[in-house]
Amino acid sequence: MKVYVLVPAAGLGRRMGASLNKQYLTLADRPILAHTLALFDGHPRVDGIYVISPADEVPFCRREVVERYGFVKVLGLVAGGAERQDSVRNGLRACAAEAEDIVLIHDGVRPLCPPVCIDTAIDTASRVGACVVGVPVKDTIKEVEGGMIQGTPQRQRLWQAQTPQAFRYGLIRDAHERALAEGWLGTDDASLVERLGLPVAMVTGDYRNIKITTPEDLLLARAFLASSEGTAR
Ligand SMILES: Nc1ccn([C@@H]2O[C@H](COP(=O)(O)OP(=O)(O)OP(=O)(O)O)[C@@H](O)[C@H]2O)c(=O)n1
Ligand SMILES: C[C@](O)(CO)[C@H](O)COP(=O)(O)O
Repeated sequence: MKVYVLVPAAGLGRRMGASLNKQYLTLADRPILAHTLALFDGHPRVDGIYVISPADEVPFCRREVVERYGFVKVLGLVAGGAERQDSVRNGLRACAAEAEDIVLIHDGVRPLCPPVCIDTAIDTASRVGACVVGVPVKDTIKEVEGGMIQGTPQRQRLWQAQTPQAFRYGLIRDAHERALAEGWLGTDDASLVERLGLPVAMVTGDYRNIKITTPEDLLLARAFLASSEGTAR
């Protein structure tokens, strides 16, 4: 069984509001995306990585990130699509995996994932077929419509989904193709498997494994990295 990683990094980072796509913003001494790729390039159980980049940024990403930082496990750069789901599907179509191999999908802008979460995701997906790394929510969550609270879901049942999300390749490839055929758009990959009624495990991740989405996330990531708790490299 081989392990492949798809790294979607084809978003435009609108919520970050920077002039440069956020995956190329500097965190400590290198682009965010270089930190993320290092997590997998240096992981002994990973066989190959595909980086998914905006079509017109593929040469820049290859030169400024993959070649510049010497990543040796990157098997290909793939052009992304309009939505994250389109980008991941393009990556799945390009991936050389066999049906029983494990594919991890990890956001290019989550540079602080501890290696133990990668191991847990691989082991759990090998057993169950599909798994999500996540953390229990800390705040009380409200459902709101038109400025008015509609309900308060039981917090004990609520988890924040992070990445990596790990799957048997055949399972996630088929789930993505079915979602496309049926016009279904999800905000993560696991939801495409859940909608088919198939089991997906949740495994405990790490509160430092943040997705860099808005400017304050960059401040947090810098603080985590600067502290001895930073786990990026
Ligand atoms: N069409 C897209 C959209 C997103 N992503 C990637 O999916 C990850 C999570 O997406 P998000 O944080 O929402 O990034 P953006 O879409 O870039 O942000 P925004 O929604 O603020 O524009 C990021 O690594 C992003 O590059 C992608 O590969 N293709
Ligand atoms: C996949 C994900 O990172 C899990 O939290 C998230 O759903 C991506 O969402 P976004 O809409 O691309 O920010």
